[in-house]
Formats: sequence, C-alpha cells, structure tokens
Amino acid sequence: MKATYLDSAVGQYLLAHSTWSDDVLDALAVETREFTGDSARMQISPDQGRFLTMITQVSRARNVVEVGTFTGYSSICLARGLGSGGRLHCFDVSEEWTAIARRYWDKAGIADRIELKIGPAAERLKELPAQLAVDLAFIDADKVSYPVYYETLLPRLAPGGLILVDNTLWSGHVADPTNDDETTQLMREFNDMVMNDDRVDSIMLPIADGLTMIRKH
Ligand SMILES: C[S@@+](CC[C@H](N)C(=O)[O-])C[C@H]1O[C@@H](n2cnc3c(N)ncnc32)[C@H](O)[C@@H]1O
Repeated sequence: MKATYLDSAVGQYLLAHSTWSDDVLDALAVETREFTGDSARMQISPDQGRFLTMITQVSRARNVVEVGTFTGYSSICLARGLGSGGRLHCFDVSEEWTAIARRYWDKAGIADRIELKIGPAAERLKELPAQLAVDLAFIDADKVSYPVYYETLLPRLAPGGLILVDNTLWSGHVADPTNDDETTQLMREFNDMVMNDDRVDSIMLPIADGLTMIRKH
C-alpha cells in the first residue's frame, strides 16, 4: 500500500481481503522500479488499480481518458474495466516511459483498446474528437495543470460522468496548516475549486495518496 491513512495492521488486513494479484502488473511494477528508479513512486498502488478497474466496470464507461500514463499501470487497470467496444485515450509527455506502457499493453492483451497521444496534455486533450462523450477520466499528471485538465474534461462529460483525481491528499500535507510548500498549496486550491463547483458532487477517498471522485450533475 502506498501512503496509507490507516494503521499498519488495518492496512495489512485490508490488503489481505482485496483481490488484485496479477502477474502482468507485478512484472510491470518490478520493471518500473528497475528502469525509472525513484520515479517509480509515481506509479499508482495495487489497491488503487483494483479500484480503477472496478469503477470502470460498474460505471459501464465506454470512453475513458487518462492524463498521466507513465509506464502504464493505471492504464492497464482502466482498460481492463472496459466493456466490448470501449476505448481508453491516454496522454503523457514521455515517449521513453510510455514505451514500457506499450509493451505491457501487449502483454496484458488490451493494446487494441488504447490510443496514446504524446505531448503536453493541456494541448493534446483539445484533439479529442468533438463528438466524443467522455464517461470517465483519471487525472494523474503534473499537479500545476490539474485545474486545466479538470476544466477541459468536465464539459465533455455527460451528466453522471466521473472524473477521478489522484494525490489529492498529497501525503496529508493539505490538512497541515503549517505546510505551505508550493505543491501543497496547489493541491489545496484545486480541492477547494472542486468543492465550490456547483456543477459536480465529489467525495475524497483515502485510497493511496487520496483519490477524489467527482460526479457531474
Ligand atoms: C504520476 S505519473 C502517472 C502514473 C501512472 N498513472 C501510473 O499508474 O503509473 C505522472 C505522469 O504525468 C506525465 N506528465 C507530466 N507532465 C505532463 C504534461 N504536461 N502533459 C502530459 N503528461 C504529463 C509524466 O510524464 C508522468 O508519466
């Protein structure tokens, strides 16, 4: 488990009572650590991955957008939750990291459901076809651009559509009034923006580093 807001015994119990064991994802986690070193911390955790698969399934999402693909862990989890004909549109700036993702999409047998666009997502998101209605989006890229990703994706969602946003608890720093580092302040501003947006309802879940689930009215 990544950052946890539970004590360790409860955290271990939770892990032992959730299903997620998977050879492809385990191998991807190992290769990501070997190839990217410290950057491997950016990868989502297995419990979060299982949640992404389940929420994609239960929401019956057909068109899913991911902003921040890295080496592919979350994209595999999202793509696995898609029903027949479903598509995942991925965005990332890194050719190098997403080359690993492409290999694992093949291994996981889901490459034909995924389209990847390389470049700054704030620009490349504008290339999504105008008629494409997004059912579910997962935002997990540069924190400074979270408001732009949110404002770009929200109008594309049908009523009932979902946006999931990662790292919204930022290791708990957002709730520490003595912490005023730049990213903590950005995350607080983003969280306040969502909370004050009357177009949506939202819930902040203590999964991994905080995952906010936002539902458009
Ligand atoms: C936290 S990682 C994503 C982790 C991924 N969801 C996973 O499960 O492994 C953030 C990713 O955002 C990408 N990124 C950073 N700035 C970006 C930008 N302006 N546009 C698109 N992607 C960006 C990085 O290249 C990195 O791969």
